[in-house]
Amino acid sequence: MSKKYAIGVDYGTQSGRAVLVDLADGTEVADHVTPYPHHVIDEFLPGTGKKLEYDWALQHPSDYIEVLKRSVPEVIRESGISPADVVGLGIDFTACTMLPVNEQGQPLCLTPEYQENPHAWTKLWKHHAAQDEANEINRIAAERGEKWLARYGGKISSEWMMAKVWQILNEAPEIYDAADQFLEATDWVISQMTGNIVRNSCTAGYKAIWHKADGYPDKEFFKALDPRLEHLTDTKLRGDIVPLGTKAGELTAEMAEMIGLAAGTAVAVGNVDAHAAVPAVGVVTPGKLVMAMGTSICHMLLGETEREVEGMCGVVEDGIIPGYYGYEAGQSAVGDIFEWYVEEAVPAYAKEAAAEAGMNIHTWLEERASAYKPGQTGLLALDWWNGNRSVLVDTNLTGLLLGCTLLTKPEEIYRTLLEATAFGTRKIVDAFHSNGVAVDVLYACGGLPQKNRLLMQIYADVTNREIKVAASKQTPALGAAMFGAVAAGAAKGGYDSIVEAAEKMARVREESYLPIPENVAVYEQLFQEYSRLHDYFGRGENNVMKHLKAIKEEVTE
Ligand SMILES: Nc1ncnc2c1ncn2[C@@H]1O[C@H](COP(=O)(O)OP(=O)(O)O)[C@@H](O)[C@H]1O
Ligand SMILES: O=C(CO)[C@@H](O)[C@@H](O)COP(=O)(O)O
Repeated sequence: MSKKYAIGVDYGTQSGRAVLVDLADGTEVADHVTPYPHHVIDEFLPGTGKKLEYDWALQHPSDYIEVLKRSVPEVIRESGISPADVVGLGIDFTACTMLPVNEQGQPLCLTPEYQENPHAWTKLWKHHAAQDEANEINRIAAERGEKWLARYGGKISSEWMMAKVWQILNEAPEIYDAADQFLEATDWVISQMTGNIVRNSCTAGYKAIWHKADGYPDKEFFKALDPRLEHLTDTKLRGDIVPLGTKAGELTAEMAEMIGLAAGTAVAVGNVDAHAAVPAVGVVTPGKLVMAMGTSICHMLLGETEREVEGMCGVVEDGIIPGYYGYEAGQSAVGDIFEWYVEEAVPAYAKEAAAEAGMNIHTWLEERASAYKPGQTGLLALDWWNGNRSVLVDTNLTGLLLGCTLLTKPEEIYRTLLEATAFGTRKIVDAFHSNGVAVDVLYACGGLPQKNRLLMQIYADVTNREIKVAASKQTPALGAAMFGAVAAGAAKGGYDSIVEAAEKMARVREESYLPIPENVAVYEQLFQEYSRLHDYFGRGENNVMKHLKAIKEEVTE
């Protein structure tokens, strides 16, 4: 039998990437990235020039198809293999990235009637303009004693499905009415590949308050939110919800022709980027926290039992690996904070020096920041440039930098921002560990571990734990390909379970980051200071961040 392959497509915030993987051992034979032609839409609506409101973040659904059209043929060409030897396809996506579609499954934003309405577009995971709705969901759920609230750390995020759907209903009831269904973008792309709308249990569980045994919250809850939402889950969120690795269908002839693969190729149900990464680093048992480190961080962990953990994004049975409770937590901005700093605040002299040295500005700052010992900058920051996802679950919190003097250097600020994000992760590790969901070792994947060694050492020191790093540069895409192989099944050259696929295909690098005891001791002190600031500004004692935001909104109107 000839060698068999699977393709995984990872849909990130700014681009999509396809990876062609050898099913025998997980070797990544070829990969190709397609930046989204319309980028993240957060200022003006395409084709209209209409200004978007504050905290909006949209995407163009045609960009997702563009990724398939450009990147899949490219990995086939680069590898030189026969398309017939690709037995399975899987995708992973940012989430909750959602869109309204009509009866034909067409995004409303692509119809002439609705294209000028911002609410018809795909709302990206980091669309934060549904915070009012999220606050109401949380208030009403707490008042009613909804038992599912504990599964989401006590709070539902404005990033998730119900808050986004309700925002559409509140601000554009005509779009709500016109929507036949609201879909996660991951499920929509799969529907374009197979002709079938199939909802996956991962996004339903983590992002849409669905439970394997209990289903969605009951109608009374939705009615209490807004009588118009009473039948939401039977109507616009209708449909079977199936486990990860399930075959959603087969590639249609039309899509196969468009992307250069064989019609009939098995396609797995949609998945989430961070969740797909877990088996791809070989994690199929508890105690190992996987961090998908990029623009944001998602923290993924398996447990034997269902526990309540403050501020976690969710716990879903079989949500990551069958047979375990999958826990998720996260930080809404990490790489994005470093990007903000280098783009908006680094002085020109630093950029010129980096350019003269032929270095990327991040690398230049990292090199200089590495010369400092922990604590030597005298600075401390709160990493809330894009709100706080865990453990406070509050998108209205903002960033803070403390301790600047006239001598503060850009590399010191850069180091402080790296440290602040590590303290944010430490909060999450502590929340799990102290609530009975063990965290013994960390696994890192995503763009950041490849880019910044100082960052990784700081994370090891701040959490006082070993960090293993994924061997793959495209871990979620590798995971998506593994789920594609499971959708194909062993009889077709794939695998019958994700655990088997992980045994054969997953890898981490030999070298890991180990905590350095003297750094651990200093960071322990700094973390205590961080925790004091965290609670002071984040738990209501001083709401200055929210007051500033409110004043800003008032004067901007
Ligand atoms: N050397 C670096 N050190 C730290 N952060 C970096 C470096 N280079 C780029 N970044 C940040 O990495 C992020 C992109 O991460 P990546 O994993 O590639 O993307 P995504 O999250 O979209 O999958 C950007 O926010 C960027 O600012
Ligand atoms: O929220 C999730 C997963 O639950 C992510 O999709 C979201 O943070 C975006 O991740 P990236 O920063 O694009 O890696």
